[in-house]
Amino acid sequence: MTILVPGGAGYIGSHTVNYLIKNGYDVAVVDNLATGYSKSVNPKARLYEGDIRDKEFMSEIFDKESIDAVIHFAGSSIVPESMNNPIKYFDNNVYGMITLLEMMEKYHVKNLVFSSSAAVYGEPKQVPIKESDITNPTNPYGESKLIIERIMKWADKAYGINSVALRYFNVGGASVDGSIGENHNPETHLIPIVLQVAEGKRDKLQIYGTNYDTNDGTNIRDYVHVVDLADAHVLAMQYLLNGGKSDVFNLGSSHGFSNMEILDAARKVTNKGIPAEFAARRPGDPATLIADSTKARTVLNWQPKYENVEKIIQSAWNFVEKHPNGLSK
Ligand SMILES: O=c1ccn([C@@H]2O[C@H](COP(=O)(O)OP(=O)(O)O[C@H]3O[C@H](CO)[C@H](O)[C@H](O)[C@H]3O)[C@@H](O)[C@H]2O)c(=O)[nH]1
Repeated sequence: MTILVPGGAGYIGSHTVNYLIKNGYDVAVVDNLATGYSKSVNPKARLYEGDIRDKEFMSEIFDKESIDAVIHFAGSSIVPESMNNPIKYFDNNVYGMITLLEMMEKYHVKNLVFSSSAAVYGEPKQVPIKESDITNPTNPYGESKLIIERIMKWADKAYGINSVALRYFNVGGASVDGSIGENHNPETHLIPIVLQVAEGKRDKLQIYGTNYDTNDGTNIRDYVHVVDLADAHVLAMQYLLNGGKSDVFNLGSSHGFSNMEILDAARKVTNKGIPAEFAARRPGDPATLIADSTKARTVLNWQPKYENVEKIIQSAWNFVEKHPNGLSK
């Protein structure tokens, strides 16, 4: 079976491509390499370099490949950037999905797994958050993901494209062998930034917001290991290929860690001081996000292996120590 993976050169996409290949699937990757790395793409996959919004380019791929399912990661995913440049998010994320669905409809490809986000919920009324809870994004990134989910619903009704949206919470960690991992430029995510301070690449961590309504005043997030996420994508795709109906699933550990707790855990894992200072809140950040992932565990039979946040940080630290100059393009 051939699986098309837009965004397969990115952080989560490249881990999923490895997982697909390990499970015997044939993989074609599409990536414009804006944030991805060609060297992160498993050599057994075919890489098409280009943008999913380019219809001519996408038609060529759909003509050439006989695609059974699509696992779609391509898009922009930085909350603060989306606050400053919302149009970029609606163009890249929403228009990107529209083009992809047009291709899928034209070439009769009926199965789609999509990278959604906990950001669709906004500020939750209670935690842990269930898939049926209210969605009310507090930033354009989350809004773009929610719009896409709604488009997918109508694409199912009109064209019979079955889809699963996976709403991930905070992703961390790296491949077990440390060959691929999280490497954004500029980096904005908490765990890699904390580790850059540990490496001496940054002077200190700034902790955004200390007066949230949480145990220590800092934001609480639910961390999931990237290898467990890769596994969930393959399970979701198999669910669709086996006749499963369109649905939405949360992916998280159901445990929350405050930003201070992440800092403490990173100090323990790296055995470094990691200087930190308190800073103003970052616009668009909900106070607490914790997943109820019961549905993914029961319907998809998802069984995460790395639920311990120290293991996630340790895995990210192994990657960082193996790649002191980051990944090369
Ligand atoms: O230098 C930093 C960087 C981050 N943070 C804080 O660390 C927490 C986590 O921030 P990240 O940027 O690492 O992650 P987000 O929670 O913003 O975003 C993640 O979760 C979202 C769901 O809300 C989306 O899924 C998104 O793709 C994913 O990266 C936030 O409280 C943030 O304010 C800091 O204090 N200092």
